[in-house]
Amino acid sequence: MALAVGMRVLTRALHRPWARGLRVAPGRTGPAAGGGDGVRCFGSPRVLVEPDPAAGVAVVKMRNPPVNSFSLEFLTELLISLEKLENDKTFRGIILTSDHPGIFSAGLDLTEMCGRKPEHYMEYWKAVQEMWLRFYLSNLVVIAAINGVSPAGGCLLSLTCDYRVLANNPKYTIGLNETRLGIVAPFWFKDMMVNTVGYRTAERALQLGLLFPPAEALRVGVVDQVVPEDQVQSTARSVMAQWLAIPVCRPGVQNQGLGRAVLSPEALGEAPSCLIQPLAAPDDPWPLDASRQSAFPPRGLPACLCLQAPLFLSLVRTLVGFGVHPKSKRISS
Ligand SMILES: CC/C=C\C/C=C\C/C=C\C=C\CC(=O)SCCNC(=O)CCNC(=O)[C@H](O)C(C)(C)COP(=O)(O)OP(=O)(O)OC[C@H]1O[C@@H](n2cnc3c(N)ncnc32)[C@H](O)[C@@H]1OP(=O)(O)O
Repeated sequence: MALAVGMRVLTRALHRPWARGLRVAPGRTGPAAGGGDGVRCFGSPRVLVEPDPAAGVAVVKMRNPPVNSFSLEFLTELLISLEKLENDKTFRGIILTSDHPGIFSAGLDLTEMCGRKPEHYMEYWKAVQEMWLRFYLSNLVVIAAINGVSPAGGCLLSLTCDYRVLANNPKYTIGLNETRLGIVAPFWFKDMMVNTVGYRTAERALQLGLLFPPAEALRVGVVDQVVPEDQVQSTARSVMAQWLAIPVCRPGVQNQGLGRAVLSPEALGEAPSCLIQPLAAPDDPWPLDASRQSAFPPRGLPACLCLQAPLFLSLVRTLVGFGVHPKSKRISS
């Protein structure tokens, strides 16, 4: 299904550039997550924050209908909310969830990735990287309450969290399915998966673009807990309490070196400029070898990405995942 939808979105984006406008969700106020009096929700059109100051926790709800895809506007708002919470010493943890049960997030907004100018790709890609880095390196404890399907970038976002609770609904699959769309997951997506489920499981999952239903997701370890749908939020809160009982939980982990396991210069900002390098530049330190050339165009590569072959190929060269040539010694990060 993800494949069909991906193709449909990409094709439509090419033919309906005018349809890329902002989707503004209505604002909303309400009681605090903890039910306390006088504490109001805040946030932005696409991100609702329900603070529970007494517990030191805020529930951050993604609400970018219809599928919480990562549009540039949504990423910007999400990052602003995170920053606000990080700068407010009241909060030590956030629970990341969807305001629209059924869909945690459909991942990157496919309409942001085709039919645009190179500058837009750079801006967009930078925002995606920043989202990943900021969540991964946050000094807040982040628990994902995954209350819906979570492919690709949606899965990546949950992998940045300290703990993942998934609702037990067979429709709520999770995984890095990029290869099914004919695109290759960037190496840092891949590394997050390797760190979470181990090399062999990640290798197979990325090559086949597997989306795991809850029982499988738990078995391979891509999520930490599967609970009945109506207990996802309460479980996330219990887990959070456990984490917050430790005085230095998240900074402590980073001090032990675990929190920076997949960081590299590319991840820290070099990638956007690499994205628009011409293909096979004379000084290319890493020319396409025969095996990699033969991988293009991958079967099922969306037409709009084919049209942008130079960009796409240099992207693939830069953002290496398992999909191109899994056994190559060059694949490292
Ligand atoms: C700058 C960088 C340039 C190039 C980068 C190139 C390579 C980078 C490498 C890889 C990175 C990949 C990370 C990703 O995250 S790619 C995105 C992958 N996402 C998916 O595969 C999910 C696709 N969607 C679905 O499977 C389903 O929509 C669903 C299961 C999430 C929900 O199903 P529903 O039946 O409830 O809803 P639908 O009717 O399918 O969809 C409703 C609506 O939403 C549109 N839509 C769905 N997904 C996306 C999306 N990811 N981006 C934008 N829009 C999306 C869908 O078309 C429908 O629109 P309409 O209502 O018909 O208008």
